[in-house]
Amino acid sequence: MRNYYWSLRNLILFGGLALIAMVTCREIASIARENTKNVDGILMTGRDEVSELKKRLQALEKKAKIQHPAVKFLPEGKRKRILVTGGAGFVGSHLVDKLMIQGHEVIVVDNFFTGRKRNVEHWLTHENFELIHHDVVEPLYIEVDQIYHLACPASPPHYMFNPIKTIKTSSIGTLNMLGLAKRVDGRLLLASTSEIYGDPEEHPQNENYWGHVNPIGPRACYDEGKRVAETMCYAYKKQEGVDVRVARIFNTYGPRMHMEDGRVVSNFILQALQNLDITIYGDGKQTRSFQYVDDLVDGLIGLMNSDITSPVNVGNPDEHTIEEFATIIKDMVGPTSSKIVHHPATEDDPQRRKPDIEKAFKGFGWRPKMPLKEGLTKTIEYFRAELAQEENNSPNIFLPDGYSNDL
Ligand SMILES: O=C(O)[C@H]1O[C@H](OP(=O)(O)OP(=O)(O)OC[C@H]2O[C@@H](n3ccc(=O)[nH]c3=O)[C@H](O)[C@@H]2O)[C@H](O)[C@@H](O)[C@@H]1O
Repeated sequence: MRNYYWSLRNLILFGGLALIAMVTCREIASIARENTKNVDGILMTGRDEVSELKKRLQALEKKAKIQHPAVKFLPEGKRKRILVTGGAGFVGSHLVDKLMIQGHEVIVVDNFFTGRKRNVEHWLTHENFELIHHDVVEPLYIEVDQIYHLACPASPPHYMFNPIKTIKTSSIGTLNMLGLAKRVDGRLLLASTSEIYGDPEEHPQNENYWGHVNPIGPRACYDEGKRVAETMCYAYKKQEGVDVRVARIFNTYGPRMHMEDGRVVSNFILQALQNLDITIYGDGKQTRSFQYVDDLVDGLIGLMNSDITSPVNVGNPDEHTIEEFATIIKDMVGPTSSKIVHHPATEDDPQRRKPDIEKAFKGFGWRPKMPLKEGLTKTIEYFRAELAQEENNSPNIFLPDGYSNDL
């Protein structure tokens, strides 16, 4: 009897256990099924998020690619590390475009007095490009092969705004860059100017002409500053063996000129576009010869890579009076109610200017190519877009020729 009760008790016990095991298993299976569903759900959501992120990344990559115009690949032996001081300015940024497209590594140094970041923004994230916010009046320690030393305000209202700073930039700035060229055993090209000829008594101006400069006039901070900068180049060449090039740049115009540049081309175009008076200083009989910025850039690169160590004029000999120039621009801008008016002449304004460019042609085969009207058309379009940008707040990024503006 006792055994019978034991067996019955065990049977009930095992049965209970089996029941508990069965219920537990079903519970576990159902939890597992639920979890699998959840995991699948999480995976599905995760996959959606990943694919969404991938799409956004691709869009960003695409955008980043558009922002860099295509550059040539140069092998180590041919690729140079090139410093452009004033590289965010009007001329500097066009030079940077060309050097980058050629495949070099370019370092821009600018204090942004007249330069603007947007002039080089299409290169900002490129691996061959670097932008340094720095004033050349302070020393700079970097490793480079070539230095294009352009840093200095060049428009008369800008360089007269703070004459002491202009003198420091031309003198101490050039001294610092020559010191750098000496330390790294590199080549330096100085952006000098036709202003070193002053109000010239010889016409056209040949590189052998010594000039006619008022050393205490309002322009002296710039023209004497650049004259001493040239002197420094040849002192460093003679005493320290520094490899120098000196470009005497004549009047230059083109896209990316500052809206407040104050030089004649940008003034006349902006005045005509806005139906404002076109302001001739003096009688308008003074002459200038204007080159398009792309021609200048070709000349600078040609000179840098030539063997000519003495100064070379880089300009377009196509000479016009300022009066003629006002009419040309007024007609080209199209319907405008602007009137040509005369203001008092500026002090020490050079009366005639035209470069003799035989030396550049014989030395490295350079001649300007851009006809005045074509260059002016491009410049007028640029300023028209700048004015429109102010109105509708859309970007007006001037990219090198052949590249899209739809960033
Ligand atoms: O490119 C050059 O060789 C040099 O000459 C220019 O100086 P400047 O020729 O006086 O340049 P602008 O200010 O453009 O003046 C050109 C002529 O137009 C006149 N002008 C200028 C502006 C204006 O609104 N109206 C006007 O009649 C000036 O009086 C001057 O006779 C710049 O100062 C320098 O950057 C440059 O190195």
